[in-house]
Amino acid sequence: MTTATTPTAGPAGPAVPAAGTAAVIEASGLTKRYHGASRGPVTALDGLTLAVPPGVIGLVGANGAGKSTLIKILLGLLAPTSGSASVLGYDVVDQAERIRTLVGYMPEHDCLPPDVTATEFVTHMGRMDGLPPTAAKERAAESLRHVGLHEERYRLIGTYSTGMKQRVKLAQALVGDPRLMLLDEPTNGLDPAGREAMLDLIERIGSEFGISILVASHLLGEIEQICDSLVAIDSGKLLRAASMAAFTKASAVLAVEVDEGSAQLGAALRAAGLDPRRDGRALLVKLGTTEDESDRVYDAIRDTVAELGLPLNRLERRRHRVEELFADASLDDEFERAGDAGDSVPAGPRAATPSATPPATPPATDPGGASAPAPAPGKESADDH
Ligand SMILES: Nc1ncnc2c1ncn2[C@@H]1O[C@H](COP(=O)(O)OP(=O)(O)OP(=O)(O)O)[C@@H](O)[C@H]1O
Repeated sequence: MTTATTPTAGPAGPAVPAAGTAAVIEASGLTKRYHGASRGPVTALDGLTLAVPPGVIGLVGANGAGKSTLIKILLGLLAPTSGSASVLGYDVVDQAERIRTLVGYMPEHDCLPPDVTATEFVTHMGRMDGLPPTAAKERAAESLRHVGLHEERYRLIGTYSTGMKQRVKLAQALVGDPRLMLLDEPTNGLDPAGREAMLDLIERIGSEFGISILVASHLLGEIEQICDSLVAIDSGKLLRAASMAAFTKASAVLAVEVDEGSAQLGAALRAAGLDPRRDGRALLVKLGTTEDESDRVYDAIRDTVAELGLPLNRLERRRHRVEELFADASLDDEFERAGDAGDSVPAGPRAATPSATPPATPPATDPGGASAPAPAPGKESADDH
């Protein structure tokens, strides 16, 4: 995977790539309003300001959040209502043709001719990208090999499975040797194995060819596995843009877990002046606001566990989770809501506290929408902010 540099961003503020890194995509106050006959005006993008660093970038948001609209504007296929945007330094309105020679696009919806072979189609798309005939043929063969369709390349596309069709769409986006690829819901219609394979392929293209790739998806749990950074939008507004490391950075809450004696530990920590909360098998303890205070919290926990002779299983800082982005609570709020450690109430799912502000529309965490995505492991780096 290419190493992303961090866009610096506040919770809803503009994202700015780290010093010395050119953004591959920039937008300033980008707004798009559709004037549909039946629904009246729809604001699909609402003042989007961001700068996207190179690497594999997830564009995540629920259905209707504005992802496809943004991609079409970036390709110059749609004109913004107001604001501006550039791709690889080229303006999306004035230099759209130049952009399209540098960018590979995989559309969301099926758009493949059924009665030609994959080789014919991808070669044709190479010609459309300006390649001479022989080069287009060679590049088509290479692209189809990269996406795993080498053996099947002379079959009519109409006889392909959904997974194979998605791969043809990816191959035609790759054929022109792009500097950036825009992939709109590339795992649409695929079964779990097909989705995994497609994500592996995208990750490999990013790392082996050093191509930046923007992957739009409503499945947060899916694309966070392969992305260096994420741009999250909701109802056309930027929720946050940041590196994965920044999304999953350590919180100011410690999780303490002992194999037995958890209630005893909770009482002792309280007696030591801390305010432990229960969260499943763990006790959550807030760190201090200064390093000294935090050191004292660590020391108090260590000493208490030692004095009680309890088997310590885990003592670590909780990490933020990417899906918190779409929730109405931060990890700190979660701490406030966690059960008192002295409660006799068994730990388990907690009742949600009503919130003054409604949460953003969350994208599904997985295709079934059931499981929460795990934090991206080992992603913290100097670009955290
Ligand atoms: N041509 C159009 N005319 C009117 N409204 C549109 C048009 N295209 C999109 N919209 C509306 O704009 C909003 C954003 O749509 P968009 O397709 O960009 O979202 P999306 O995040 O890509 O969602 P999905 O993943 O479902 O495609 C939606 O409310 C959609 O209904």
